[in-house]
Amino acid sequence: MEVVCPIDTQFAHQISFLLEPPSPLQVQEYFDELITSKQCDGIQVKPTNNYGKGVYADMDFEEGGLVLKDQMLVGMQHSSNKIDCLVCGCCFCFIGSTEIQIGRKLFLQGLGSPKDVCFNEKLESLMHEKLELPYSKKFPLPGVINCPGGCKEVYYCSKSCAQTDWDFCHSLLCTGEGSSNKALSKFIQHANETNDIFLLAAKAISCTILKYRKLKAACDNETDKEKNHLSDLLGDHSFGLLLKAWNPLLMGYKRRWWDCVALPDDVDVSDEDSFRMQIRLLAFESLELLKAAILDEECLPLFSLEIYGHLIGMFELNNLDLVVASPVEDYFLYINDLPEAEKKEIDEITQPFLDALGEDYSACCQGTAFFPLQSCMNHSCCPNAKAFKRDEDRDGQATIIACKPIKKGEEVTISYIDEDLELEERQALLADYGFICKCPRCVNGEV
Ligand SMILES: C[S@@+](CC[C@H](N)C(=O)[O-])C[C@H]1O[C@@H](n2cnc3c(N)ncnc32)[C@H](O)[C@@H]1O
Repeated sequence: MEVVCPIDTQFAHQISFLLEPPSPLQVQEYFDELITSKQCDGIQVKPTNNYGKGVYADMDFEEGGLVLKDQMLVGMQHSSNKIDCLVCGCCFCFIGSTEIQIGRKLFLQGLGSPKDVCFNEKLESLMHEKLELPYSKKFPLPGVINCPGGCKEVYYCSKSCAQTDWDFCHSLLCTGEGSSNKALSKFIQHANETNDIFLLAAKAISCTILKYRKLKAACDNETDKEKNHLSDLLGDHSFGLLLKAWNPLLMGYKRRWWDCVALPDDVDVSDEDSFRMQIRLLAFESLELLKAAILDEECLPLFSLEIYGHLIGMFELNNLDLVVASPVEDYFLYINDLPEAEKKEIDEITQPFLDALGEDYSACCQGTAFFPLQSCMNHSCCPNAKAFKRDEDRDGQATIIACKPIKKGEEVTISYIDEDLELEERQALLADYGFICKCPRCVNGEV
């Protein structure tokens, strides 16, 4: 079936601006400002000789040194992980208490299955913090703050995280009482049933719309003289503001999702065209649902299939897994390390919960996020840095650590794959990322 999105043709000119790779000057201005504002002093982003932009060391790093803590631009917890972990919808730290984490997970997992009534009652008591587990106070978590819009989909660790997320994107995506938005629920359901990356694309579009509205409101307060100056500069005043709001996303390396997504192992090469067409159709279906939910007439180019496809492709090619370790694991490890006599006594209370959780007791928060600086890091099969969470890294930020000494001026590289694999396997995996690796190890044909 042919997919036709009228916005693609109607706004072709504006869309080409939104998708044009940024000039070296734009790159430099954006990243210099970002690096200064986030105090990531040790690095620079600049053009490489071979493949677009890259990250360079602006100081010497020792092996094990922290190269970068990068705050995500947009991120999400996977829908399938929401039963396992209750985390802040803004910074992704665990919230509530050990009791809430354990009780909620077991309760939600057990929904619908007839279980021991007495055990179910205990779970409810845990969830509502009426039952306190021994030593749980040693693992304090921030309290649970409700979404200001009253939806029961997202919770936060603080009022400030709730407000930040509300202002950033959630005010458009909230399904709470105030929003009579059945269409939004349909969009979310479709994403949960097909591919939850659509939820991240919706966040990216929402944050651009909200930023555009803020810029516009600020402009409306400016004098006519200042406004005319801006309009002259940008030709179309409103589109100039939309471009400005889009700027952080403009910086990400992009290709269309259905062109760059790897062909799954179970799809024959002869069926590749039809597979890519199906992916395009799926994106179109999702976009139509999103349009029905949050369309903004002043930001129509954002609702084109071209933009939607490129955004998802950008996530596909750049995103890092969002992983936050579970405090429940720490709790049970602590109980396990208690002196034998005490452990025996405590185990009587905690062991039934541990048994019910099974091997999955330490499930961490899992999601995906786009990090503006980390996403500029190129791949090498002999990398000098790696994404690595230290004990203190308990939120959704990306942590990049030097895995060998890095000298000032050297490019900082990470491996997108398991670099211990042999040449052929590495090349096959990197082909899924849409490029042929030109790192020194591959160029020299080293296994
Ligand atoms: C996450 S982005 C890295 C930043 C990118 N160079 C840019 O300009 O934004 C990944 C893309 O960079 C390019 N790339 C990264 N590492 C490479 C390598 N070792 N060899 C060839 N191309 C590479 C590929 O086009 C890849 O899809």
